[in-house]
Order: sequence, then C-alpha cells, then structure tokens
Amino acid sequence: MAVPKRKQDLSSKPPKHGASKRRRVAKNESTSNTGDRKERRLDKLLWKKVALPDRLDDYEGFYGLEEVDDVELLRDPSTGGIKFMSPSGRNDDSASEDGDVPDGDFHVDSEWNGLEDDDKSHTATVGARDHLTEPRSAPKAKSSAKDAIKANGAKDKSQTKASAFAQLAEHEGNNVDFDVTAWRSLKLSPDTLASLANLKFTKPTPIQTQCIPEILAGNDVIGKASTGSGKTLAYGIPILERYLERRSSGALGHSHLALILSPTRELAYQITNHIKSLCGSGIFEEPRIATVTGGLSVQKQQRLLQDADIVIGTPGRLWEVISSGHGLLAALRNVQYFVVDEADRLLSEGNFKEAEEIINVLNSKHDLEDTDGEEDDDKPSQDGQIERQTLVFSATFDRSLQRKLSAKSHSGNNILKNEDATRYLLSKLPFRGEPSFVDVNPVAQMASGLKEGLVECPAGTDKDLYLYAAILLNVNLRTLVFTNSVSAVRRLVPFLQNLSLPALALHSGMPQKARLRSVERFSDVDKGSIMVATDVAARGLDIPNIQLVLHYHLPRQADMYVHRSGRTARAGNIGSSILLCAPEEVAGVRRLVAKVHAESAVANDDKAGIGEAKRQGFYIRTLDIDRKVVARLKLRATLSKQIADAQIAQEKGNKEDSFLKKAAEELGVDYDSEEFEAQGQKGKRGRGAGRARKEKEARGMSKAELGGMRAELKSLLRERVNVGVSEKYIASGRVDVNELLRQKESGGKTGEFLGNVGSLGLDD
Ligand SMILES: Nc1ncnc2c1ncn2[C@@H]1O[C@H](COP(=O)(O)OP(=O)(O)OP(=O)(O)O)[C@@H](O)[C@H]1O
Repeated sequence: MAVPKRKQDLSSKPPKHGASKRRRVAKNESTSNTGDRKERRLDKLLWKKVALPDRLDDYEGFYGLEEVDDVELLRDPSTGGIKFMSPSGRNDDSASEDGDVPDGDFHVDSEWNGLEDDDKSHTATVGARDHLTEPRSAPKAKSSAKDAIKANGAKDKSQTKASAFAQLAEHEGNNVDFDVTAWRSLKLSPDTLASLANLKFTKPTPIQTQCIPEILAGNDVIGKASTGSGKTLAYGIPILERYLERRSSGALGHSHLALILSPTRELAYQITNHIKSLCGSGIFEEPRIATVTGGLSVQKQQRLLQDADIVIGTPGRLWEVISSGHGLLAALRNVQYFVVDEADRLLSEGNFKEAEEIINVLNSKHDLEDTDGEEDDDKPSQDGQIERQTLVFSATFDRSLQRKLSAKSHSGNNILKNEDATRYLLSKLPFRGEPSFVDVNPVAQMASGLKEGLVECPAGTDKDLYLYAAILLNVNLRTLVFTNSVSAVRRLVPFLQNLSLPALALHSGMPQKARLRSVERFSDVDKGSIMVATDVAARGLDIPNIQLVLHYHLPRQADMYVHRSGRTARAGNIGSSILLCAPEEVAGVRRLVAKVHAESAVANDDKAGIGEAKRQGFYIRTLDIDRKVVARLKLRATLSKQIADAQIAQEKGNKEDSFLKKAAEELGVDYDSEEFEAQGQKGKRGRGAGRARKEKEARGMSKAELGGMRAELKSLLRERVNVGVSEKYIASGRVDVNELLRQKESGGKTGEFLGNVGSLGLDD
C-alpha cells in the first residue's frame, strides 16, 4: 500500500469507481516485518512520484501524489505517535541515516489517524499486503475511520483514508474476524468489502452470490430464496456499489438512486436499518435514506424525500407523499433501481392500487432532455430507454408463475413470450426486457433449520389454555404468536401478561410509534420474550433469535405459513414452528403444510412426473402436550381470561361512553348509557346477543371482584404445578429455576426440565 505524502493535482476529474479500477497496493509484498527495520523520519523515506496514467479517466486517486513501499507503522506507546519503520538499507534517502528520528517523537496523527486504536502498541505494515494487521475490532476501526473523516472534512482526503482502511479490512484474510476473501469473486469495491468486514459477514449467502453479479451486470432480476436467507443485501450491496460509484464521480444528488417498496411499515424500517448498517462502517459518507411510511408526518417525509439517495416506503404513504407535488414524481422517474421486496404480497393484496400508481409513474414517458447539457450516466439514455433496473424479491411466488419461471430458467425460453407466466408480475412491473430469474432453493421454501409440528387442542377445550401450556413448555424461548385478527391480539396480550408472561402486541391498529417500540422491545434480549401479532409481522421481519413461532390461528394461505414460520430459523439458525388446531382442522393443516413443502418441488419435478409423489411427501407431526398438565393450568388460565375480558370490556366501555357523551353534548341531549345499551340490544339474538351479555357482565365487574380474582390468580401462580411422573414443576408462569437447581444439586437430571421444544417432541 502506498502512503500518500503530498497532494499535487486533484483538480482534474475525481477518481472513478468501477470494476476496472486498480488498487494501489504494496509493490514489495514479500518483505516481512521480521527483517531488520529502522525508524525513519517520514520525510526521509524513499518517496516516489506516482506515474501519470495513460488515460486520465482511469487514474485512481493517488496520481499526482508520492508513494512509498514497504514501511511498517508502529504505535509508540509512550507518546501515542506513529513511528515509520523501514528495512535497513531500503527506503532511505541517500543521506538518510542522519535523518533518523532522534527521539521517536514524530507524530503523524494529524496526517493519518486511520489506524487509531486503543491498543497503543498496535502495528501495521504498510506495503506488505500479506502482513497487514488491521484495527482489531470492527467498532474501533469504525470509530477511528469516522473520526478521521470528521476531522479532515475534505472529500478527497477522507476518500484516501477510507480507501486505506478499506484495503486494510479487505486484506484481513489472515484475521478470522475480518476475513472477507469469500466475497472477492463478486468483484466488490474495497469500501463495500470493508463494510462487510465491519458487519462480520464472512461470505455471501447463495442468493447474494447469484444475484449480486446479475444486478451489477445491469440486469433486471427476480430473486427467490427461503426466508432469512439474506435477500435484502442481495439487492442492498449492488445499490451500495452504485452509490459509491456515483459518489466518486460526483454524480450524487441528480436523482434518487433507489426506490424500495415494502408491504409493511416494520419491514420498511428494517430494510432501512439493514442498509444503514451496511453503509455505516464509517469509511465513507453514508447515503441519505428516506423511509416513507404511514404514521409519521407527511410534510417531514416530503422534505426527507427531496434529497434522499435511497427511498424506502410502503406504497400507500409513498404515493400520498409523492403525488402531493413538489416535483417528487419527476424525481422518482429517474430512479436507478426499483426494488419490490416481498413482491408477491405487495402486488397481490390491498397494497396494489398505490403500488400500481407508483409503477405507472415509473413506466410513464417523460421529457428526456438533459437540462444542464452535461452528460450524466444516471439519466435516461439517448434512445429514450430509462436505464432503470427492476429487482423483485420474495421467498414465495404464485405457484404457476413460479413453475413457469423455473421452467424458463432451465429451458432458456423467452419468458416474455409466455403470456401465462408473465400474466401478472411481468405485465405490471417495469422490466426492460427479460429479467434473470434466480431461484437458489427450488426444492425448499422453508429454512433448513426449521422444525415443524402441530398441537391438537381437543374439542371443547379452550385454545387460550393450550397456548398458555405451549408457551410454558417452551418458556425460555423467544416466541412469536400469530393470530388472524387484531381483536385476538388485544385479548391474548393481557391474558398472557396476567399470567406473568412478558407479552407484547403488534398489529395494524396500533399507533406507529407503539408498533416500532414493540418490535424494539421484543428484539431486546433482556425484555419481552413473547410477541402476539397479526400477519403484519409475518413478512420479512428479521428479529434476532426468535426460536419459536406459534400459530394460534391457522394461516389463511399456504404462503403465509411459509412467511410466518420464516421468522424463526433465520440466517442458518434453528427454530420451531407449531400450529395450534382443533381436531377437525388437523387434516386441512396437514394438507396445507404438505402443499407448502411440495410446492417448489412440484414446480421442478412435474416434468419428470414425480411432483405429485412429493406433494404427498411431507407429514407434519402431532406433538403431545400432557392433558393432565393442561388440566392443572386450567384454573389459572380461566381466571386470567376473565380478568383480561373485564379489562378490555371496561376500557372499551369507557371509550364508548366518552365518545357518546361527547356526541350527546354536541347534540344537546341527555346521555343515559343504560338506555342507550337497551336500544342497541333490541333485535339482537344468538351469538351476538350472548357476546354482548358477556361483555356487559365483564364491564359490570366491580373493582373488588376484579381485585379478588387478581389475588387468587397471584396465589395460584406462586404454586408449583406438578407436570407428571418426573419431578418437574411450573411455578409462577416461569420455569422454577430454584427447583431446577435443587434437582441439580441433589443429582437430579436437569435436561428433562420443562422449557424446550424437545418437550413437545420436536427433537426426535
Ligand atoms: N452474508 C451474510 N452473512 C451472514 N449473515 C447475513 C448475510 N447476509 C444477510 N445476513 C443476515 O441474515 C439475516 C436475514 O437476512 P434478510 O432479512 O435479508 O433475509 P430475507 O431473505 O430477506 O428474509 P425474508 O424472506 O424473511 O424477508 C439478517 O439478520 C442479515 O443481517
């Protein structure tokens, strides 16, 4: 690596990032730091002018500077300064010896502090690429590089330092923490490699290996890979590459670089964070990202959007914001990458209307004149074709579409000629031609570390009780419970909380801030370990270490089973997905799960006639929960349910009352809640009337009654529940750790204690 000494001419065109770009590395790579080295003054090293390249647009940032090879940097622990060590007889000026630094007091921190580290004895070899010892940990490296950028301000200088760090990070082939050599074949820039090193992502996932080159080559891509397999960075990394390219050619700010559509707000924020963490290594200026979702101020989002490099949003709010004027529509037309994440959901459900409006804007013709008369790579090409890439990702695609797509990828047919296969995605999305279809795991949509099972809740028993039992039997696991309705979430959260379980809610009826707070708290290891959610949490959410997914309600569609279950067993981890169902639902559930497992296999194998066989292949097991144990939990569950119902009914009653009181006041009439209720009940029969009666009873429960029930529940939760022949106990809603320890001390087996999936038979 070369150490730049003086800038001589940086006035010409700035360095251009690209695949052809050569990196300035050590000329002498074989010299180790074991040979005789002497400390030299910086100005006594053997500096050489960097030769002028043949083509000016191909120079790489060091041209016009001076460089020096094979110099080791040594941090002086006493002064904190850096010493320059070069081999004896090399890198010396002719009169070098008398130029040796007399007292090791030569500080260069102000010139280059990219190696700053708490470890003052840290050394790095400059010029010997195989001997680089890099900043020891990502965070330290990150802050020092960031500080360097901040301190120096100037873009070119920060680039030089950034490149220095990036190369250091890249060369960490010898350092297990930072080994990013597995990424090399993707030909990413040093800055991106440094960012990946910073994230400690040692190698690309299969979807990344296959999609990144396709996208970098300029193709439109449809990418399919199982849940949790790294699809976000499969498009995030090429976007970063393009951003770095634009940045170094000074083309930032002309138009948005990327527009990413997400079906849910949470996913939009997650994509934002994911891309931010990729770009947040601190070695380059981060792209500006505008996250445009409902629940936040439209005006603020308009402002953010105006100068964003990357726009990430849910279609509804995004359309509201961009269609409100301010030239935002026009700016979006020039977007370089249009990404549709969770495409099948986004394009098939209620989102589609606004998504379609946005797509129409992208498809629409517009004035192609370059007003400033300058050539700009990022503007539409001369022939009127907008050079925008469309990238579409999901873990699931509509089966027949998928079948056609994968058939195409084998046969090489022109997919655009196949009307059936293109009937939806391809007709709607602004692909420029034939997109590349990348399906990295055609035989399995489910993550390989996922175990599946079902729990049969016997007829006539309360499902809430079984949910409670299933959670207790898995109590130390971070658990995501899926329901099909907002009201079920509202009911189950207090039900579990009353049982001393740390339950959180997530549903679309919650204010945006509360939704984000819930996800944040659930993600936090020390806080809530149970989240009860609607399918708003089913797609894309990447919460670390979810170990168990419980389907309280059966998913409505097969693909939803895939996505819900995909919240666990992510990024190569293991996890379990358990469906709670009534006896009459078991057969349907088996079919649904078998269908999911067969789906892609069928797509692949139908030609060979073995698809049907595979369709029959997967048989989801029934997991036994000891009914005696469930029976012992019944009283607690019943009490908790009654308390929860009373809480909800009273809250609802209060809200209704205050709303009606206000309405009555405005109308100038008297409000009598009893009379109003009686009117409302007139004509109601059957279940509706029964529910209303129960609600009324719950609402009418006095404080004393409620208090009594709470006290009773509290004392029940203190009691241990014997769970069978072995000495296992459930205490206050949690595993009784003291009992566990007592067993251990007295030589009892600990592994058989309640609280893991094995107890439901999934470990067989
Ligand atoms: N190359 C990599 N090495 C290690 N971990 C990675 C790598 N790429 C991504 N990850 C991590 O894997 C996890 C899952 O990634 P991501 O959320 O992109 O999955 P996905 O395929 O989009 O899942 P879903 O289909 O559920 O949306 C994330 O925590 C991410 O940080």
